[in-house]
Amino acid sequence: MIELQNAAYNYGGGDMLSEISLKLAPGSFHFLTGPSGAGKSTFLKLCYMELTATAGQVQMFGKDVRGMSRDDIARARRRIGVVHQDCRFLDHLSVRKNVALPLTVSGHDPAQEADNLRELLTWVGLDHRADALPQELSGGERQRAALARAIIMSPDVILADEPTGNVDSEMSQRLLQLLIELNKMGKTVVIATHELALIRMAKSQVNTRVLRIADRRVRLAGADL
Ligand SMILES: Nc1ncnc2c1ncn2[C@@H]1O[C@H](COP(=O)(O)OP(=O)(O)OP(=O)(O)O)[C@@H](O)[C@H]1O
Repeated sequence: MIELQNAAYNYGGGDMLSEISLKLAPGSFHFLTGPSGAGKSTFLKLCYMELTATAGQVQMFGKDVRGMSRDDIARARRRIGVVHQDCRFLDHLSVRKNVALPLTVSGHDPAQEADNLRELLTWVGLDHRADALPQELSGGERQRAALARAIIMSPDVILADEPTGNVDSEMSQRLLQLLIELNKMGKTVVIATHELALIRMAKSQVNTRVLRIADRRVRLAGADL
């Protein structure tokens, strides 16, 4: 799915990440952990091609990112759903319209997808909030709306950057359950998080691998988590 070979990234002041070699296999479930500022978001940005590695190789779905045309990149991005750390919405649009935005942007008629949209909002527990405006949502509702928007195009890979950052532990568990369900449907999932409790909870339900970023490297964490 996504493969990095000796990849590095630097923002201009020396390598932020270096010598990263790993594969995110189809259907795998990874956590990405490490101290604040270690480079978790940077790593995810390499995985969804917002950033291009400054050294080494990144392959997406079997193709080297550097050799990809704009169309190839757009196609590959459609296969990746991203839940951003600061999940932003268009404030003047309802939750339903915000969640449907990727459909609208890619030329689909959201009216034709009304049933899917309703089903998705029900699945994340927001059917009763579909007409609300984003600023009327609680933190946990915002995160679930962001997750719904990330998966509306039915991506193969879901990258979630601190999806439980601003919510209580009950809501964290609920979000985690949604991500586990997606993984059970065959989606590849990567979650950046500081919450070890979340990782432990997932480990009891799915086969997870924990990646830890420290000293610019991404390594597989030990089994002691
Ligand atoms: N656009 C940028 N230009 C320069 N430096 C940046 C840029 N974006 C991030 N950085 C720096 O790169 C480092 C890694 O940032 P990143 O956001 O990837 O870390 P993180 O592990 O996700 O942190 P957190 O857990 O706090 O979200 C930080 O020191 C950050 O200040």
